[in-house]
Amino acid sequence: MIVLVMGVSGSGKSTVGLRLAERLDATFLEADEFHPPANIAKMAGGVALTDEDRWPWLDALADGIRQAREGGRTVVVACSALKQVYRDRLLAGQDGDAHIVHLAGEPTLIAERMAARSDHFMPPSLLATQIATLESPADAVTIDITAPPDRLVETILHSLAPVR
Ligand SMILES: Nc1ncnc2c1ncn2[C@@H]1O[C@H](COP(=O)(O)OP(=O)(O)OP(=O)(O)O)[C@@H](O)[C@H]1O
Ligand SMILES: O=C(O)[C@H](O)[C@@H](O)[C@H](O)[C@H](O)CO
Repeated sequence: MIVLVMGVSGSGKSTVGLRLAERLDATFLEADEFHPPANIAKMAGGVALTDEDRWPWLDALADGIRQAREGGRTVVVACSALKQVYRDRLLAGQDGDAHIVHLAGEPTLIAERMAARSDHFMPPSLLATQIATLESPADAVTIDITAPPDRLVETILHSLAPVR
């Protein structure tokens, strides 16, 4: 199984994705760790990434997904994956047991959470372009991020369970 935990910056992908991976005994892939240094520097400087910046990053992450899957692992990926073409690129060849979980919430709540974060390169000023770029997925479980992380993980686990 592969679970793509997506959403704008500050929506909780890293926090929720890591806990979900622990519960599923899955390999956890954090998309931020796949960025080339130039992308991190650009975002830290308050400039949004372009598609050209994102393709090599997404391709490196897709390779990481394939490697983990070839090893037979369940994989949880935390990645903004804002556009449908990005999600298609990440999940290419992963037909079958693939799930998309969209962490969604009010911009004011997300902005507050980003502002309270002191150890992260992504400035809150980039939230607006993240929201503008987001194409909400039609094929996802959408989770309201108001509740605490552990509650969100429970909701996600229920959504992944087979109904029979
Ligand atoms: N459900 C939640 N309730 C309260 N606080 C949360 C919740 N989820 C995440 N947070 C907090 O909000 C902040 C943003 O979460 P996190 O860093 O996981 O988001 P992210 O989507 O991975 O962000 P980015 O894409 O910028 O890396 C963190 O400080 C985190 O501790
Ligand atoms: O696609 C993008 O605009 C970026 O890559 C961001 O989404 C970051 O990776 C991350 O989410 C911020 O920490």
